[in-house]
Amino acid sequence: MTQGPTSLLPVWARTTARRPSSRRQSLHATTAEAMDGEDAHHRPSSSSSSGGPFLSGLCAAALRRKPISARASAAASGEGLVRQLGVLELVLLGIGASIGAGIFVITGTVARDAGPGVTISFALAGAACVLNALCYAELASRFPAVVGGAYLYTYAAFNELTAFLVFTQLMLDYHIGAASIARSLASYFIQFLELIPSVKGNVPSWIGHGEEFFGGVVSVNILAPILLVILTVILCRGVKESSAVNTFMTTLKIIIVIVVVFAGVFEVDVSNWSPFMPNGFKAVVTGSTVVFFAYVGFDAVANSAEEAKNPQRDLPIGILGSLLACVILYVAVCLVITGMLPYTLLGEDAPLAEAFSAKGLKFVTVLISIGAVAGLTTTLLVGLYVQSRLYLGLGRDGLLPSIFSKVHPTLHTPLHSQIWVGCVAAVLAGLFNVHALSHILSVGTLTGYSVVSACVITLRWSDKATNSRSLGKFSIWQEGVFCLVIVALCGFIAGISYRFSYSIAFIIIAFLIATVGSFSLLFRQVSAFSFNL
Ligand SMILES: NC(=[NH2+])NCCC[C@H](N)C(=O)O
Repeated sequence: MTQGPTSLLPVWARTTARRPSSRRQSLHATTAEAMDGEDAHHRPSSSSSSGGPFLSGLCAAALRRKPISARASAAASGEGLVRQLGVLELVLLGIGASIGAGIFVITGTVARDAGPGVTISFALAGAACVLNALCYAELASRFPAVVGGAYLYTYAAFNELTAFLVFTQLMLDYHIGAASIARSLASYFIQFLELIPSVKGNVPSWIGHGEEFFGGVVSVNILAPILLVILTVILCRGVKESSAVNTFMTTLKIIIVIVVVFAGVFEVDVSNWSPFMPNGFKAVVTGSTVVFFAYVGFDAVANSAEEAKNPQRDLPIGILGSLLACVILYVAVCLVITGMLPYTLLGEDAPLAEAFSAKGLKFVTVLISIGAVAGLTTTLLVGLYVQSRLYLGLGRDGLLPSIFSKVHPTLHTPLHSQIWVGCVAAVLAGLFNVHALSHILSVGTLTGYSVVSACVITLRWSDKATNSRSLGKFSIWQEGVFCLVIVALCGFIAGISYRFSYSIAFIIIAFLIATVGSFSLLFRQVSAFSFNL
Protein backbone atom coordinates (compact mmCIF):
# COMPACT_ATOMS: atom_id res chain seq x y z
CA MET A 1 0.00 0.00 0.00
CA THR A 2 1.44 3.34 -0.93
CA GLN A 3 1.20 6.01 1.65
CA GLY A 4 0.73 9.59 0.52
CA PRO A 5 2.84 12.19 2.26
CA THR A 6 -0.30 13.70 3.80
CA SER A 7 -0.65 10.58 5.92
CA LEU A 8 2.66 11.49 7.49
CA LEU A 9 1.09 14.61 8.87
CA PRO A 10 -0.12 14.50 12.43
CA VAL A 11 -3.83 14.84 13.01
CA TRP A 12 -3.68 18.56 13.70
CA ALA A 13 -2.00 19.24 10.38
CA ARG A 14 -4.05 16.78 8.36
CA THR A 15 -7.36 18.21 9.48
CA THR A 16 -6.21 21.72 8.67
CA ALA A 17 -5.74 20.57 5.09
CA ARG A 18 -9.25 19.15 4.87
CA ARG A 19 -12.83 20.25 5.54
CA PRO A 20 -13.22 23.59 7.25
CA SER A 21 -16.33 22.44 9.10
CA SER A 22 -14.88 20.03 11.70
CA ARG A 23 -14.32 21.07 15.30
CA ARG A 24 -10.62 20.46 14.93
CA GLN A 25 -10.63 22.59 11.88
CA SER A 26 -11.93 25.55 13.79
CA LEU A 27 -9.39 24.83 16.51
CA HIS A 28 -6.58 24.91 14.03
CA ALA A 29 -7.92 27.88 12.24
CA THR A 30 -7.50 29.59 15.59
CA THR A 31 -4.07 28.03 15.87
CA ALA A 32 -3.10 29.22 12.43
CA GLU A 33 -4.20 32.75 13.31
CA ALA A 34 -2.05 32.54 16.35
CA MET A 35 0.87 31.28 14.27
CA ASP A 36 2.10 34.66 13.35
CA GLY A 37 5.80 35.53 13.70
CA GLU A 38 7.83 32.64 15.02
CA ASP A 39 5.53 29.82 14.12
CA ALA A 40 4.78 30.94 10.62
CA HIS A 41 8.05 29.67 9.24
CA HIS A 42 7.72 26.43 11.16
CA ARG A 43 4.32 25.64 9.73
CA PRO A 44 4.41 22.34 7.79
CA SER A 45 5.27 23.48 4.34
CA SER A 46 2.83 22.82 1.52
CA SER A 47 5.53 20.97 -0.42
CA SER A 48 5.54 18.25 2.19
CA SER A 49 1.85 17.63 1.69
CA SER A 50 1.65 18.06 -2.04
CA GLY A 51 3.33 14.89 -3.21
CA GLY A 52 7.11 15.36 -2.84
CA PRO A 53 9.31 12.29 -2.61
CA PHE A 54 8.57 9.99 0.32
CA LEU A 55 11.87 10.68 2.08
CA SER A 56 11.60 14.44 1.94
CA GLY A 57 8.01 14.10 3.18
CA LEU A 58 9.30 11.97 6.05
CA CYS A 59 12.01 14.50 6.88
CA ALA A 60 9.56 17.36 6.74
CA ALA A 61 7.24 15.40 9.02
CA ALA A 62 10.03 14.64 11.46
CA LEU A 63 11.23 18.23 11.59
CA ARG A 64 7.96 20.14 11.91
CA ARG A 65 6.92 21.76 15.11
CA LYS A 66 3.50 21.77 16.68
CA PRO A 67 2.00 25.23 16.78
CA ILE A 68 0.19 25.70 20.05
CA SER A 69 -1.12 28.89 21.48
CA ALA A 70 -2.74 29.27 24.86
CA ARG A 71 -5.92 30.26 23.09
CA ALA A 72 -5.99 27.27 20.77
CA SER A 73 -5.07 24.94 23.60
CA ALA A 74 -7.96 26.20 25.65
CA ALA A 75 -10.26 25.39 22.77
CA ALA A 76 -9.06 21.80 22.85
CA SER A 77 -10.07 21.35 26.44
CA GLY A 78 -13.60 20.30 25.61
CA GLU A 79 -12.38 17.04 24.04
CA GLY A 80 -13.52 14.84 26.89
CA LEU A 81 -11.29 15.16 29.95
CA VAL A 82 -12.88 17.22 32.68
CA ARG A 83 -11.36 19.92 34.86
CA GLN A 84 -11.72 18.56 38.37
CA LEU A 85 -8.35 19.02 40.04
CA GLY A 86 -7.79 21.94 42.39
CA VAL A 87 -4.47 23.25 43.59
CA LEU A 88 -4.28 20.99 46.67
CA GLU A 89 -5.00 17.90 44.60
CA LEU A 90 -2.27 18.91 42.16
CA VAL A 91 0.28 19.41 44.93
CA LEU A 92 -0.66 16.02 46.37
CA LEU A 93 -0.41 14.47 42.91
CA GLY A 94 3.19 15.68 42.66
CA ILE A 95 4.04 14.50 46.18
CA GLY A 96 2.25 11.21 45.51
CA ALA A 97 4.44 10.62 42.46
CA SER A 98 7.66 11.65 44.19
CA ILE A 99 7.69 10.11 47.66
CA GLY A 100 8.00 6.42 47.05
CA ALA A 101 10.45 3.90 48.38
CA GLY A 102 13.36 6.22 47.59
CA ILE A 103 13.42 8.10 50.87
CA PHE A 104 13.14 4.90 52.90
CA VAL A 105 15.99 3.13 51.10
CA ILE A 106 18.32 5.51 49.25
CA THR A 107 18.99 7.59 52.36
CA GLY A 108 20.83 4.71 54.00
CA THR A 109 22.68 3.60 50.88
CA VAL A 110 24.09 7.08 50.31
CA ALA A 111 24.64 7.86 54.00
CA ARG A 112 26.99 4.90 54.30
CA ASP A 113 29.30 6.75 51.92
CA ALA A 114 28.51 10.44 52.36
CA GLY A 115 27.86 10.24 56.12
CA PRO A 116 25.55 12.91 57.58
CA GLY A 117 26.50 14.89 54.46
CA VAL A 118 23.71 12.92 52.75
CA THR A 119 21.58 15.85 53.93
CA ILE A 120 23.63 18.11 51.65
CA SER A 121 23.29 15.53 48.85
CA PHE A 122 19.52 15.78 49.16
CA ALA A 123 19.67 19.59 49.32
CA LEU A 124 21.90 19.75 46.22
CA ALA A 125 19.73 17.34 44.22
CA GLY A 126 16.67 19.26 45.43
CA ALA A 127 18.18 22.56 44.28
CA ALA A 128 18.90 21.12 40.83
CA CYS A 129 15.35 19.79 40.66
CA VAL A 130 13.94 23.19 41.71
CA LEU A 131 15.67 24.77 38.69
CA ASN A 132 14.11 22.10 36.53
CA ALA A 133 10.73 22.50 38.20
CA LEU A 134 10.89 26.22 37.36
CA CYS A 135 11.27 25.23 33.70
CA TYR A 136 8.30 22.89 33.96
CA ALA A 137 6.32 25.62 35.72
CA GLU A 138 7.09 28.15 32.99
CA LEU A 139 6.08 25.75 30.22
CA ALA A 140 3.03 24.50 32.09
CA SER A 141 1.69 28.02 32.30
CA ARG A 142 2.69 28.72 28.70
CA PHE A 143 0.82 25.65 27.40
CA PRO A 144 -1.70 25.27 30.18
CA ALA A 145 -4.46 23.32 28.59
CA VAL A 146 -3.23 20.30 26.65
CA VAL A 147 -1.99 16.94 27.90
CA GLY A 148 1.50 15.80 26.99
CA GLY A 149 3.96 17.39 29.42
CA ALA A 150 7.57 17.02 28.27
CA TYR A 151 6.47 15.45 24.96
CA LEU A 152 4.23 18.40 24.15
CA TYR A 153 6.81 21.02 25.10
CA THR A 154 9.41 19.30 22.93
CA TYR A 155 6.98 19.16 20.02
CA ALA A 156 6.34 22.87 20.34
CA ALA A 157 9.97 23.87 20.88
CA PHE A 158 11.90 21.42 18.71
CA ASN A 159 10.23 19.00 16.35
CA GLU A 160 8.12 15.90 16.02
CA LEU A 161 11.06 13.48 15.90
CA THR A 162 12.63 14.81 19.10
CA ALA A 163 9.23 14.82 20.77
CA PHE A 164 8.66 11.21 19.79
CA LEU A 165 12.10 10.22 21.08
CA VAL A 166 11.36 11.94 24.39
CA PHE A 167 8.11 10.01 24.55
CA THR A 168 9.87 6.68 23.96
CA GLN A 169 12.44 7.44 26.67
CA LEU A 170 9.70 8.38 29.11
CA MET A 171 7.72 5.29 28.24
CA LEU A 172 10.69 3.04 28.78
CA ASP A 173 11.06 4.59 32.20
CA TYR A 174 7.36 4.49 33.06
CA HIS A 175 6.61 0.98 31.80
CA ILE A 176 9.60 -0.58 33.54
CA GLY A 177 9.04 1.63 36.58
CA ALA A 178 5.41 0.58 36.92
CA ALA A 179 6.27 -3.11 36.67
CA SER A 180 9.15 -2.80 39.09
CA ILE A 181 7.14 -0.83 41.66
CA ALA A 182 4.24 -3.30 41.36
CA ARG A 183 6.61 -6.17 42.17
CA SER A 184 8.04 -4.36 45.19
CA LEU A 185 4.52 -3.68 46.37
CA ALA A 186 3.61 -7.36 45.94
CA SER A 187 6.65 -8.37 48.03
CA TYR A 188 5.64 -5.92 50.75
CA PHE A 189 2.14 -7.40 50.88
CA ILE A 190 3.55 -10.90 51.23
CA GLN A 191 5.82 -9.69 54.04
CA PHE A 192 2.78 -8.26 55.80
CA LEU A 193 0.91 -11.53 55.32
CA GLU A 194 3.82 -13.48 56.72
CA LEU A 195 3.49 -11.57 59.97
CA ILE A 196 0.61 -14.00 60.65
CA PRO A 197 2.37 -17.03 62.22
CA SER A 198 0.28 -19.68 60.46
CA VAL A 199 0.95 -18.06 57.08
CA LYS A 200 4.68 -17.53 57.57
CA GLY A 201 6.68 -19.61 55.12
CA ASN A 202 3.55 -21.11 53.54
CA VAL A 203 2.97 -18.56 50.77
CA PRO A 204 4.00 -20.08 47.43
CA SER A 205 6.55 -17.90 45.67
CA TRP A 206 4.43 -17.61 42.49
CA ILE A 207 1.95 -15.53 44.49
CA GLY A 208 4.21 -12.63 45.43
CA HIS A 209 7.96 -13.07 45.42
CA GLY A 210 8.14 -14.73 41.99
CA GLU A 211 8.67 -18.34 40.88
CA GLU A 212 11.66 -18.54 38.57
CA PHE A 213 11.81 -20.46 35.26
CA PHE A 214 14.42 -20.79 32.49
CA GLY A 215 17.29 -19.97 34.80
CA GLY A 216 15.60 -16.89 36.21
CA VAL A 217 14.78 -15.28 32.83
CA VAL A 218 11.09 -15.63 33.61
CA SER A 219 9.85 -14.96 37.11
CA VAL A 220 6.12 -15.52 37.52
CA ASN A 221 3.94 -13.91 40.18
CA ILE A 222 0.26 -13.05 40.19
CA LEU A 223 -0.05 -10.48 42.94
CA ALA A 224 1.71 -7.66 41.06
CA PRO A 225 -0.63 -7.96 38.03
CA ILE A 226 -3.64 -8.11 40.38
CA LEU A 227 -2.54 -4.87 42.08
CA LEU A 228 -2.05 -3.27 38.68
CA VAL A 229 -5.54 -4.32 37.59
CA ILE A 230 -7.05 -2.78 40.75
CA LEU A 231 -5.23 0.52 40.22
CA THR A 232 -6.13 0.55 36.52
CA VAL A 233 -9.81 0.09 37.38
CA ILE A 234 -9.61 3.03 39.82
CA LEU A 235 -7.94 5.18 37.18
CA CYS A 236 -10.51 4.23 34.56
CA ARG A 237 -13.39 5.18 36.82
CA GLY A 238 -12.49 8.84 36.75
CA VAL A 239 -9.90 11.40 37.67
CA LYS A 240 -11.88 12.44 40.74
CA GLU A 241 -11.86 8.89 42.10
CA SER A 242 -8.16 8.32 41.43
CA SER A 243 -7.31 11.72 42.84
CA ALA A 244 -9.29 10.87 46.01
CA VAL A 245 -7.28 7.65 46.45
CA ASN A 246 -4.06 9.54 45.83
CA THR A 247 -5.02 12.33 48.24
CA PHE A 248 -5.79 9.82 50.99
CA MET A 249 -2.65 7.73 50.52
CA THR A 250 -0.35 10.72 50.05
CA THR A 251 -1.69 12.47 53.15
CA LEU A 252 -1.15 9.24 55.06
CA LYS A 253 2.48 8.96 53.98
CA ILE A 254 3.18 12.64 54.68
CA ILE A 255 1.80 12.17 58.19
CA ILE A 256 3.91 9.05 58.62
CA VAL A 257 7.08 10.83 57.50
CA ILE A 258 6.34 13.70 59.90
CA VAL A 259 5.70 11.25 62.78
CA VAL A 260 8.93 9.44 61.93
CA VAL A 261 10.83 12.73 62.02
CA PHE A 262 9.32 13.75 65.37
CA ALA A 263 9.87 10.32 66.89
CA GLY A 264 13.47 10.39 65.72
CA VAL A 265 14.26 13.93 66.89
CA PHE A 266 14.23 12.77 70.52
CA GLU A 267 16.80 10.08 69.71
CA VAL A 268 19.25 12.39 67.96
CA ASP A 269 22.75 12.55 69.39
CA VAL A 270 24.46 15.55 67.79
CA SER A 271 27.89 13.94 68.15
CA ASN A 272 26.83 11.58 65.32
CA TRP A 273 26.89 14.59 62.98
CA SER A 274 30.56 15.16 63.30
CA PRO A 275 32.39 14.82 61.06
CA PHE A 276 29.54 15.91 58.81
CA MET A 277 31.29 14.88 55.60
CA PRO A 278 33.60 12.02 56.61
CA ASN A 279 34.53 11.17 53.01
CA GLY A 280 34.68 14.73 51.78
CA PHE A 281 32.55 16.81 49.50
CA LYS A 282 33.08 14.50 46.55
CA ALA A 283 31.13 11.68 48.23
CA VAL A 284 28.37 14.18 48.92
CA VAL A 285 28.19 15.33 45.29
CA THR A 286 28.30 11.75 44.01
CA GLY A 287 25.53 10.93 46.49
CA SER A 288 23.39 13.74 45.12
CA THR A 289 23.34 12.04 41.71
CA VAL A 290 21.89 8.94 43.39
CA VAL A 291 19.32 10.68 45.59
CA PHE A 292 18.04 12.54 42.52
CA PHE A 293 15.83 9.46 42.05
CA ALA A 294 13.90 10.32 45.21
CA TYR A 295 12.71 13.61 43.67
CA VAL A 296 11.59 12.13 40.36
CA GLY A 297 7.86 12.63 40.00
CA PHE A 298 7.07 16.34 40.38
CA ASP A 299 6.76 16.57 36.59
CA ALA A 300 3.63 14.40 36.80
CA VAL A 301 1.65 17.54 37.59
CA ALA A 302 2.38 18.97 34.14
CA ASN A 303 0.50 16.05 32.60
CA SER A 304 -2.76 16.96 34.29
CA ALA A 305 -3.01 20.20 32.29
CA GLU A 306 -6.35 19.24 30.83
CA GLU A 307 -7.82 18.18 34.15
CA ALA A 308 -6.76 21.13 36.31
CA LYS A 309 -9.48 23.62 37.17
CA ASN A 310 -7.22 26.62 36.76
CA PRO A 311 -4.15 25.27 34.96
CA GLN A 312 -2.31 28.50 34.25
CA ARG A 313 -2.11 29.36 37.94
CA ASP A 314 -2.32 25.95 39.61
CA LEU A 315 0.10 23.86 37.55
CA PRO A 316 3.18 25.94 38.49
CA ILE A 317 2.04 25.94 42.12
CA GLY A 318 1.50 22.17 42.00
CA ILE A 319 4.91 21.49 40.44
CA LEU A 320 6.95 23.76 42.70
CA GLY A 321 4.83 23.16 45.81
CA SER A 322 5.18 19.39 45.64
CA LEU A 323 8.91 19.58 45.04
CA LEU A 324 9.53 21.99 47.91
CA ALA A 325 7.47 19.80 50.24
CA CYS A 326 9.65 16.83 49.27
CA VAL A 327 12.87 18.80 49.81
CA ILE A 328 11.77 19.76 53.34
CA LEU A 329 10.64 16.24 54.26
CA TYR A 330 13.73 14.54 52.81
CA VAL A 331 16.20 16.90 54.45
CA ALA A 332 14.42 16.45 57.80
CA VAL A 333 14.51 12.63 57.46
CA CYS A 334 18.23 12.73 56.58
CA LEU A 335 19.12 14.89 59.58
CA VAL A 336 17.18 12.64 61.92
CA ILE A 337 18.44 9.30 60.63
CA THR A 338 22.10 10.37 60.59
CA GLY A 339 21.70 11.90 64.05
CA MET A 340 20.20 8.75 65.52
CA LEU A 341 23.01 6.33 64.69
CA PRO A 342 26.62 6.65 63.54
CA TYR A 343 26.44 6.51 59.74
CA THR A 344 28.56 3.36 59.65
CA LEU A 345 25.84 1.44 61.48
CA LEU A 346 23.06 2.34 59.05
CA GLY A 347 21.64 -0.68 57.22
CA GLU A 348 21.56 -0.77 53.44
CA ASP A 349 18.18 -2.37 52.70
CA ALA A 350 15.84 -0.68 55.15
CA PRO A 351 18.01 1.89 56.93
CA LEU A 352 15.19 3.93 58.38
CA ALA A 353 13.33 0.97 59.84
CA GLU A 354 16.55 -0.58 61.16
CA ALA A 355 17.59 2.67 62.84
CA PHE A 356 14.32 2.81 64.75
CA SER A 357 14.33 -0.85 65.74
CA ALA A 358 17.91 -0.38 66.99
CA LYS A 359 16.50 2.31 69.29
CA GLY A 360 13.67 -0.01 70.41
CA LEU A 361 10.95 2.01 68.66
CA LYS A 362 9.14 -0.94 67.05
CA PHE A 363 5.91 0.96 66.37
CA VAL A 364 7.79 3.45 64.16
CA THR A 365 9.15 0.51 62.17
CA VAL A 366 5.58 -0.63 61.48
CA LEU A 367 4.61 2.93 60.51
CA ILE A 368 7.55 3.06 58.10
CA SER A 369 6.39 -0.13 56.39
CA ILE A 370 2.89 1.32 56.01
CA GLY A 371 4.43 4.55 54.69
CA ALA A 372 6.48 2.59 52.16
CA VAL A 373 3.40 0.70 50.94
CA ALA A 374 1.40 3.94 50.65
CA GLY A 375 4.38 5.54 48.89
CA LEU A 376 4.77 2.74 46.38
CA THR A 377 1.02 2.68 45.73
CA THR A 378 0.79 6.39 44.92
CA THR A 379 3.92 6.44 42.75
CA LEU A 380 2.44 3.53 40.84
CA LEU A 381 -1.01 5.13 40.60
CA VAL A 382 0.28 8.49 39.41
CA GLY A 383 2.80 6.83 37.07
CA LEU A 384 -0.01 4.90 35.33
CA TYR A 385 -2.08 8.09 35.19
CA VAL A 386 0.74 10.06 33.54
CA GLN A 387 1.40 7.32 31.00
CA SER A 388 -2.20 7.22 29.85
CA ARG A 389 -2.25 11.01 29.34
CA LEU A 390 0.94 10.81 27.30
CA TYR A 391 -0.54 8.09 25.10
CA LEU A 392 -3.65 10.25 24.76
CA GLY A 393 -1.53 13.19 23.59
CA LEU A 394 0.27 11.12 20.97
CA GLY A 395 -2.95 9.48 19.85
CA ARG A 396 -4.50 12.91 19.27
CA ASP A 397 -1.48 14.07 17.30
CA GLY A 398 -1.72 11.02 15.05
CA LEU A 399 1.65 9.63 16.17
CA LEU A 400 -0.05 6.58 17.66
CA PRO A 401 -3.18 4.73 16.49
CA SER A 402 -6.30 6.82 16.99
CA ILE A 403 -7.67 4.36 19.56
CA PHE A 404 -5.34 5.99 22.09
CA SER A 405 -6.96 9.35 21.47
CA LYS A 406 -10.39 8.27 22.64
CA VAL A 407 -11.84 9.59 25.88
CA HIS A 408 -14.77 7.77 27.45
CA PRO A 409 -17.88 9.97 27.11
CA THR A 410 -19.18 9.47 30.64
CA LEU A 411 -16.11 8.50 32.68
CA HIS A 412 -14.02 11.23 31.02
CA THR A 413 -10.88 9.11 31.13
CA PRO A 414 -8.74 7.87 28.22
CA LEU A 415 -10.01 4.33 28.76
CA HIS A 416 -8.10 2.58 25.99
CA SER A 417 -4.80 4.23 26.84
CA GLN A 418 -5.31 3.50 30.50
CA ILE A 419 -6.09 -0.18 29.92
CA TRP A 420 -3.14 -0.50 27.54
CA VAL A 421 -0.61 0.88 30.05
CA GLY A 422 -2.12 -1.31 32.76
CA CYS A 423 -1.78 -4.39 30.54
CA VAL A 424 1.83 -3.67 29.55
CA ALA A 425 2.80 -3.19 33.21
CA ALA A 426 0.86 -6.29 34.27
CA VAL A 427 2.55 -8.51 31.68
CA LEU A 428 6.01 -7.17 32.56
CA ALA A 429 5.39 -7.43 36.30
CA GLY A 430 3.76 -10.84 36.04
CA LEU A 431 6.48 -12.49 34.00
CA PHE A 432 9.78 -10.76 34.60
CA ASN A 433 11.89 -9.67 37.48
CA VAL A 434 12.29 -6.13 36.19
CA HIS A 435 14.23 -4.95 39.23
CA ALA A 436 17.38 -5.73 37.28
CA LEU A 437 16.36 -3.04 34.79
CA SER A 438 15.22 -0.50 37.32
CA HIS A 439 18.61 1.16 37.59
CA ILE A 440 18.11 2.59 34.11
CA LEU A 441 14.94 4.29 35.28
CA SER A 442 16.37 7.70 35.99
CA VAL A 443 17.81 7.88 32.47
CA GLY A 444 14.43 8.39 30.82
CA THR A 445 13.39 10.95 33.36
CA LEU A 446 16.73 12.73 33.21
CA THR A 447 16.38 12.98 29.43
CA GLY A 448 12.89 14.41 29.82
CA TYR A 449 14.07 16.92 32.41
CA SER A 450 17.04 18.05 30.34
CA VAL A 451 14.99 18.43 27.20
CA VAL A 452 12.38 20.48 29.06
CA SER A 453 15.09 22.88 30.23
CA ALA A 454 16.33 23.17 26.65
CA CYS A 455 12.73 23.82 25.55
CA VAL A 456 12.56 26.89 27.80
CA ILE A 457 15.71 28.36 26.26
CA THR A 458 14.57 27.51 22.74
CA LEU A 459 11.10 28.96 23.14
CA ARG A 460 12.36 32.13 24.77
CA TRP A 461 14.96 32.36 22.06
CA SER A 462 12.43 32.08 19.28
CA ASP A 463 10.10 34.52 21.06
CA LYS A 464 12.73 37.19 20.95
CA ALA A 465 14.86 36.31 17.96
CA THR A 466 12.07 36.06 15.39
CA ASN A 467 12.49 39.48 13.89
CA SER A 468 16.10 40.08 14.74
CA ARG A 469 18.97 39.96 12.36
CA SER A 470 21.76 37.45 12.55
CA LEU A 471 25.13 38.86 13.46
CA GLY A 472 27.25 36.75 11.13
CA LYS A 473 26.84 34.07 8.52
CA PHE A 474 25.03 31.76 10.96
CA SER A 475 21.29 31.97 11.42
CA ILE A 476 19.89 32.96 14.81
CA TRP A 477 18.92 29.33 15.30
CA GLN A 478 22.36 27.98 14.54
CA GLU A 479 23.88 30.46 16.98
CA GLY A 480 21.50 29.33 19.72
CA VAL A 481 22.05 25.61 19.15
CA PHE A 482 25.83 26.17 18.97
CA CYS A 483 25.84 27.91 22.38
CA LEU A 484 23.62 25.23 23.91
CA VAL A 485 25.80 22.40 22.64
CA ILE A 486 28.92 24.12 24.00
CA VAL A 487 27.32 24.60 27.43
CA ALA A 488 26.13 20.97 27.50
CA LEU A 489 29.55 19.65 26.43
CA CYS A 490 31.30 21.73 29.07
CA GLY A 491 28.96 20.37 31.73
CA PHE A 492 29.69 16.85 30.56
CA ILE A 493 33.46 17.38 30.54
CA ALA A 494 33.37 19.03 33.99
CA GLY A 495 31.32 16.10 35.32
CA ILE A 496 33.70 13.49 33.88
CA SER A 497 36.76 15.40 35.14
CA TYR A 498 35.27 15.60 38.60
CA ARG A 499 34.15 11.99 38.66
CA PHE A 500 37.57 10.65 37.62
CA SER A 501 39.56 13.19 39.62
CA TYR A 502 41.31 14.80 36.65
CA SER A 503 43.12 18.05 37.18
CA ILE A 504 40.94 20.85 38.54
CA ALA A 505 42.17 22.95 35.58
CA PHE A 506 39.83 21.00 33.25
CA ILE A 507 36.87 21.86 35.42
CA ILE A 508 37.79 25.53 35.63
CA ILE A 509 38.31 25.80 31.85
CA ALA A 510 35.03 23.99 31.14
CA PHE A 511 33.27 26.25 33.62
CA LEU A 512 34.71 29.39 32.02
CA ILE A 513 33.76 28.28 28.50
CA ALA A 514 30.25 27.35 29.68
CA THR A 515 29.90 30.78 31.30
CA VAL A 516 30.93 32.50 28.05
CA GLY A 517 28.44 30.27 26.15
CA SER A 518 25.61 31.10 28.56
CA PHE A 519 26.34 34.82 28.44
CA SER A 520 26.41 34.73 24.64
CA LEU A 521 22.94 33.18 24.73
CA LEU A 522 21.76 35.84 27.12
CA PHE A 523 23.42 38.61 25.13
CA ARG A 524 21.73 37.48 21.92
CA GLN A 525 18.37 37.40 23.64
CA VAL A 526 18.83 40.88 25.01
CA SER A 527 20.19 42.28 21.75
CA ALA A 528 17.43 40.53 19.78
CA PHE A 529 14.97 42.11 22.15
CA SER A 530 16.38 45.57 21.58
CA PHE A 531 16.15 45.00 17.79
CA ASN A 532 12.49 44.22 18.28
CA LEU A 533 11.75 47.38 20.21
N1 LIG B 1 9.12 7.90 36.62
C1 LIG B 1 9.77 7.32 37.58
N2 LIG B 1 10.92 6.78 37.37
N3 LIG B 1 9.21 7.33 38.79
C2 LIG B 1 9.85 6.78 39.95
C3 LIG B 1 9.64 7.68 41.10
C4 LIG B 1 10.46 7.25 42.25
C5 LIG B 1 10.19 8.00 43.50
N4 LIG B 1 10.70 9.33 43.45
C6 LIG B 1 10.76 7.26 44.68
O1 LIG B 1 11.53 7.83 45.41
O2 LIG B 1 10.46 6.12 44.88
